[in-house]
Amino acid sequence: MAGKKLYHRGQICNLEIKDLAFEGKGIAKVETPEGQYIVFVPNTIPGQIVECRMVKVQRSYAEAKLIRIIEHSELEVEQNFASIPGAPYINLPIEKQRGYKEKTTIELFRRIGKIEGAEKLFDEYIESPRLLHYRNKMEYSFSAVYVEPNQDTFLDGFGLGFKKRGQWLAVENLLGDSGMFDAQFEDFLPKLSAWLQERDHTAWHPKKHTGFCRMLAVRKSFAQDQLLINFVSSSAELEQFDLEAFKQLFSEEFGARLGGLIHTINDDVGDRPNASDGERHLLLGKENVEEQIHGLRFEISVESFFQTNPASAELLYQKALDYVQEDKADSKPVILDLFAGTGTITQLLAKAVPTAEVIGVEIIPEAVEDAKRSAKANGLEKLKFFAADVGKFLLEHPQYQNRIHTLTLDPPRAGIAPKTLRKVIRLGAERIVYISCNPATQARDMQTLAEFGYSLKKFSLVDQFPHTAHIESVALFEKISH
Ligand SMILES: C[S@@+](CC[C@H](N)C(=O)[O-])C[C@H]1O[C@@H](n2cnc3c(N)ncnc32)[C@H](O)[C@@H]1O
Repeated sequence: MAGKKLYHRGQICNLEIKDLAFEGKGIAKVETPEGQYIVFVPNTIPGQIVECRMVKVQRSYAEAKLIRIIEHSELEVEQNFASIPGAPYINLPIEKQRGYKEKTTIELFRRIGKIEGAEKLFDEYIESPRLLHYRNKMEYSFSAVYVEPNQDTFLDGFGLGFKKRGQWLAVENLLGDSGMFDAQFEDFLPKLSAWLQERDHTAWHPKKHTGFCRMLAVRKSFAQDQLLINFVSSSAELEQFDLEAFKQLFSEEFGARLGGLIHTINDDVGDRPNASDGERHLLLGKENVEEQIHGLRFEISVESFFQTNPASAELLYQKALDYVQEDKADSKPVILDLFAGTGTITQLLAKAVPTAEVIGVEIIPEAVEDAKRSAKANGLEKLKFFAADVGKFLLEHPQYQNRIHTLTLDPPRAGIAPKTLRKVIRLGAERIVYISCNPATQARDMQTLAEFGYSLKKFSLVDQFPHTAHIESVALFEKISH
């Protein structure tokens, strides 16, 4: 579009969503004398009419933030769950979600990854075994500024729920099960909120930095059907905080389901306190719960990294292992698992290919400690873990060059730093199994891999996060030039 811009930054407008691009970016098409002008509005569904605010305005397209849905789409089927920003597609039938995720990811691999015939390399789409209540972790905020569900008026008082979409100040009160986490826990939130208010406790005010109740971080173990709860407060009202009654409230509500109750006192004035920082008191039970994946046991704390949807993670890992094992994975002595987290894939590899030397590399020392502990508990003591940056590790360990048949990569959403990817390529592995929770960065890395002789053989998509725009991809690359 030439000439004057159609919108300006900050402008609020109503638009109809016509299509969906990768990562759930709804597309509105505005007819102009110069042709169609595109506005991307994340977290929307084709057929919806939405109110949104322009955040980036270019000559040929704009990006806007959803404020509210004015009219629902015919594609939506209303659910009885409390609506939360973290589940924008819960009303869209799962086959439709699948259709969009599949189509937009394949298109992304073609466009950004420069993979011709990407649809022919598509192996399979793996559904999440649980479509509802699949998450094993949730963090709720308290705030002295809140809105009631589906309302826009900011109120002063006591709010408990999730930050309202696009907001850092106000939370939207969560009055029950969102369909994403533990139903009993979310149904209990209004009771907890009332209990705290009856005792004159205040919620944290993000601007004034006053108040007592700050956040609730909760971890669920599906294997044990237990909850581990960390209540984070400031030190402001400790004198009137009735610990015994607080413990009783949780014990009575959850009984044997209460794996542990922690109280963390954190006076850090930052907007989002880290639930693991501060003075920590274990009030009931234990600091960890146990989760199981393919029969291996993992001890996890509220904060440690662990796949959010364990049932689906089992299928994701199985697919990665299938790709690793389908071609003489033990023909060379070493298997590397880079970006190993708490060592789940590393341990599964060690179990599946017992003849290989299996090494996991992860930058967070605490995660490596967790990995070592669970490997020991699982009887996989031959495994080696290094707490290091992948790039530095590869520089300091040239001895692995050309001794690797297959390596697995599972980087964070930002993908692999270009320099690090080159070091990985220099290792000369014959096959790379690249797992990604962000196919956009994986597509970018596909170009580099191709440039250095790795060709994409096939990929699968795993729906780890139903009702969100996210999709996980597992891709197998083989070295074609030696
Ligand atoms: C997606 S998680 C991998 C999780 C693991 N494979 C699992 O399934 O449990 C990515 C991991 O990469 C780690 N990481 C990020 N940058 C890194 C780097 N430069 N070197 C090593 N590890 C890094 C993060 O700490 C995180 O644990």
